[in-house]
This record gives sequence, C-alpha cells and structure tokens, in this order.
Amino acid sequence: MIPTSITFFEYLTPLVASGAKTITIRDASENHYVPGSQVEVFTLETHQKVCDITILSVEPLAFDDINAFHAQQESLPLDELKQIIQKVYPNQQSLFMISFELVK
Ligand SMILES: CC(=O)Nc1ccn([C@H]2C[C@H](O)[C@@H](CO)O2)c(=O)n1
Repeated sequence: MIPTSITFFEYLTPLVASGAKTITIRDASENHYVPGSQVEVFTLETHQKVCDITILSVEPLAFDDINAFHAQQESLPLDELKQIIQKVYPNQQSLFMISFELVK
C-alpha cells in the first residue's frame, strides 16, 4: 500500500506549509514513501491537516553523514537538526532522507 499521509511535529509544520522545509530524515519504518505520490501532512500531536506534499525521492542517509546542506533543506540549524534526530531515533545510524515539494 502506498502511504498517503505523513506526520510532523506541530512546531515544524509552518516550515513544511511555507515550502521552506524540503526534506525530512526518518528511520526505516518510514522509508516506504513512493516518489511521485501525493501525501497529506498532519501534525503528530493533534492530527490536524496542514498541507499536501509530493514525494520526490527516498534515499538512505547515515546519521554521521548529515551535514549543513541537509540542515539548510530542513530549514534548521545543523546542531538542532542532529539533536532532534538523536532524540527521535536514539543510536540509529541507518536513516532515510525523504525529499518532497509543497503542493500549491
Ligand atoms: C512520527 C513523526 O512524526 N516523527 C517525526 C520525525 C522527524 N520529524 C522532523 C524533525 C526534523 O525536522 C526532521 C528530521 O527527522 O523531521 C518530525 O517532524 N516528526
């Protein structure tokens, strides 16, 4: 089944809805998004619909390879991005970068 929704922490959703955030880094439980598919974005905490995005690609990304360019695409400072990922996915080296664009 092609997934049709994705959740983001509520405080990050303005970055998605504005088009400023164009990637998200997730673990293997969310590596099944399909390039070209349209996906509804919801807040994780309250499940409010935020916007729609189109998935562009899903690629493996090691935690140690996360760099300033990833942070720029996340619209977050690099140290904050790495702290968030370590908190959400503790001790996970094997991650996935999901690239997307906002549906206007
Ligand atoms: C279940 C769920 O919604 N999990 C996540 C995981 C990550 N994020 C954000 C935090 C960072 O900006 C990037 C990188 O993981 O994605 C999130 O909003 N929700």
